[in-house]
Amino acid sequence: MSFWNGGFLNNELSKKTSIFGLRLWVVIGICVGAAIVLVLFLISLCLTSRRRSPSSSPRKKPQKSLKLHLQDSTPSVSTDIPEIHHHHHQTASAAAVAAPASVADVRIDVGKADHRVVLADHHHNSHPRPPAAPPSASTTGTASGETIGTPSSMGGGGGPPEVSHLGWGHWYTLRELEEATGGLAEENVIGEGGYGIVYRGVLADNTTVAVKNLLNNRGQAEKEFKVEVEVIGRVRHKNLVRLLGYCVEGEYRMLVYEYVDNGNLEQWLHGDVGEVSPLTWDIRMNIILGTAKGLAYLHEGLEPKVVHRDVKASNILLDHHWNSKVSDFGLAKLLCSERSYVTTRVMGTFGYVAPEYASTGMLNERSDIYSFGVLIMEIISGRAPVDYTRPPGEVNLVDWLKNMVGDRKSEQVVDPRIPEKPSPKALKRALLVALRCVDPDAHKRPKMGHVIHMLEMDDLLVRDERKLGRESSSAQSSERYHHREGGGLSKRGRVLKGSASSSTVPVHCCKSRWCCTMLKLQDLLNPPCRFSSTAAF
Ligand SMILES: Nc1ncnc2c1ncn2[C@@H]1O[C@H](COP(=O)(O)OP(=O)(O)OP(=O)(O)O)[C@@H](O)[C@H]1O
Repeated sequence: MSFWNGGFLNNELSKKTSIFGLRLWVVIGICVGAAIVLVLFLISLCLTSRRRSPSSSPRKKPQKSLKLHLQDSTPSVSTDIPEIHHHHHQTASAAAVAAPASVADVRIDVGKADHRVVLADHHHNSHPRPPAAPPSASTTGTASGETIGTPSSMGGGGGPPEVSHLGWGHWYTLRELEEATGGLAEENVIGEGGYGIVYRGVLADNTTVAVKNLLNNRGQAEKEFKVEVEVIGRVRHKNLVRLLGYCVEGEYRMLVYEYVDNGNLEQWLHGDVGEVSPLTWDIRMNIILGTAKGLAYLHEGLEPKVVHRDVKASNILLDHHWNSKVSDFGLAKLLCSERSYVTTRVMGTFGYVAPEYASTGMLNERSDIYSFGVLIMEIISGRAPVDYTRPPGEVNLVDWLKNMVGDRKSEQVVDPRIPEKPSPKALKRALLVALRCVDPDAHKRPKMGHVIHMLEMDDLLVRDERKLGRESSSAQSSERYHHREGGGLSKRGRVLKGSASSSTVPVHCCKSRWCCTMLKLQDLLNPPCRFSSTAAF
């Protein structure tokens, strides 16, 4: 034990070493000191490089921090619908992306009074960029598990456009969109919805776009952004407004759409367009048909299917040929084929929301079909779904229209501003489709595909009728449409697939006023037939 006593240790430590003749304790002291200094140096190096990383490596670090922030403050899209995570796990982080170093240079004011963006740094390179590459229709970017990265041009201004890592569309820089919209100038505002302000903009390649600047709140707007980017980015259809890309910079969330140049349907139906509406009956039917095709694609052409949740007149945009394009998918929900509904917070627009969805929160595509039925009624009548300026019995469009049809006053529901009244048959066909879409029993509502068949058949019947008018004096053709038992129209006894009457209200169901109305309508539509036609069906 004496080996370890103090005297021995002192002796050993006091011995001189070969290093400059320094004593052992001095050498040990120097070594320990150097080690401490080295450790401290390494720690400080580590901290410094972390602090620098947002500017030196903009693609990685801010992405992480913002992602955490967003997840903390915003319920994930997938809280309501697990399918989103299941199918688009990576894209769910679409909005959880990097805040570039340039964010510090941007003063943000997205209040309604002044929604201009002021860029503090005006020395950026603002060379026009080359035309944007067409977005890919593929969604492999998401499927392959790529997350969105910050484009290299971000914060630097100018530079070529970045193709989104989602596999479609572009990631626009704030500067690009600021330049396109004149700094989000008031005079470029084309509309304002619940979640943001929409601006007309012209990109450097001369493409006219609509830029929606989502309001700076962390709730529904953030959610809306994610949904649009994840869900609608993959959608391509001539009757759906195309999302071209998006911008995520700092607090900004912007969506960039194709520009639809003739306003929205609400403006044309309820705006100040004079005594005679430019929307003729045929134009209105074309708008209904186009809208039906867009919705049919969402419901029946995609997996998981998309429930729009906010079908209404202001979300139907029109081009100069009166083609309709459904817009505003911010409330959309995904629904896998194996699920018949999702339960979600009730959202939508008063007057258009299906009763069963309003009362239970259970959502599926049949809710859209109800809203679509209300929309048809609005288009036919020129009346808003709920209008408190009208007498009590006429405030609610659906109720009023049902009563009018039930009382055999169908002709009186037509918008008085339509220049040329529709034929009784065309009117009744449109009314039947509308009434079936708003059937209180959601299961009895037709699917959108069926609606299209009904409407297109209407189109043919109208043409047929006109032709008949022209040939009124000519002899009847040998081909006849027969009235079928059960209501179906047929030609040479063949059941016409998808005809309005191929799925009829059972004769003995007539317990309610509603059911009687439907039966009366079907009777009206299918009288013992006096039509003759040589037109191919
Ligand atoms: N791609 C577009 N092209 C042309 N105009 C558009 C486009 N997108 C939106 N708008 C215009 O901007 C308006 C506001 O659109 P937005 O989708 O924000 O709101 P909304 O549908 O009217 O209301 P909310 O979002 O509250 O339901 C639209 O009604 C339309 O007139």
